Amino acid sequence: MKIAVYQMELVPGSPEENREKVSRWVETQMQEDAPDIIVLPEMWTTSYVLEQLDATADESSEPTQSYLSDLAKKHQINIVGGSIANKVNGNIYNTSLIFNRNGELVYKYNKIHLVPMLNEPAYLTGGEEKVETFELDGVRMGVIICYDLRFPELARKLALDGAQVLFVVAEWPKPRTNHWVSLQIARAIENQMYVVSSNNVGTLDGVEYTGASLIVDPWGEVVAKGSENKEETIKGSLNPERVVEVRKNVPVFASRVPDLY
Ligand SMILES: NC(=O)CCC(=O)C(=O)O
Repeated sequence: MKIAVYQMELVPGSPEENREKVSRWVETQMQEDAPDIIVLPEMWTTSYVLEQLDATADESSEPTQSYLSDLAKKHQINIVGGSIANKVNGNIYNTSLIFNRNGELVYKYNKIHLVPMLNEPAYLTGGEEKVETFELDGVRMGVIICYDLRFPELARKLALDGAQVLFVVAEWPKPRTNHWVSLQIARAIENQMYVVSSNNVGTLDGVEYTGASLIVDPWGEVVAKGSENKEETIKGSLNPERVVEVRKNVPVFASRVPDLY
């Protein structure tokens, strides 16, 4: 299962330009070594231009939902569609959309933990639904959004529900790069799952975003890592049998005693 992660430099506040960038990037990927799954970063249509979100957010996920669905169908690829600002009944959510190769929306997730350091709670509404897994090409997976990474309960719940791969879509600032990298490796080791992340690069309102998008295997080894300052594509492949092997060799899930904690 081949993965291509877009470590994207966003055009702040310009969904149309960002959708065009993604279309061009996907065309390039398909001409090279066509991936099975592509991954986009958090809030990739708008970035964190929060005071403009009322005007730039999608309405009930449109038009980005249709755009990504058409893109998946056209290229017959699975899409982990990062996340978008998404207005529903007057509230703006930070919403991730996942599509299979037929362009079907297989999962939609509203970011639960809003990040105080980027002032998200002043502009966005936190998700109220439980995280769930989804399936792409017969493999069970989960997605969380950026600050969610700091709450290990989410990844653990998804692993217990059968996820073998965890996607983390993000706009993670540079001053906390060591947290970004270490927490992903920790989630991979403790849950014995692949962790695949897409983080943006560039600077907005004095905040520099760190890139360093990762593919970490279930043993905690970094299989691929993006640079910390430029737009690029991170590639790797996932082998679900590796998850089974690691879980067999170190049987953490069988050793749990959840009644005691
Ligand atoms: N976009 C985010 O959720 C950023 C999270 C962050 O900066 C942190 O957890 O640190």
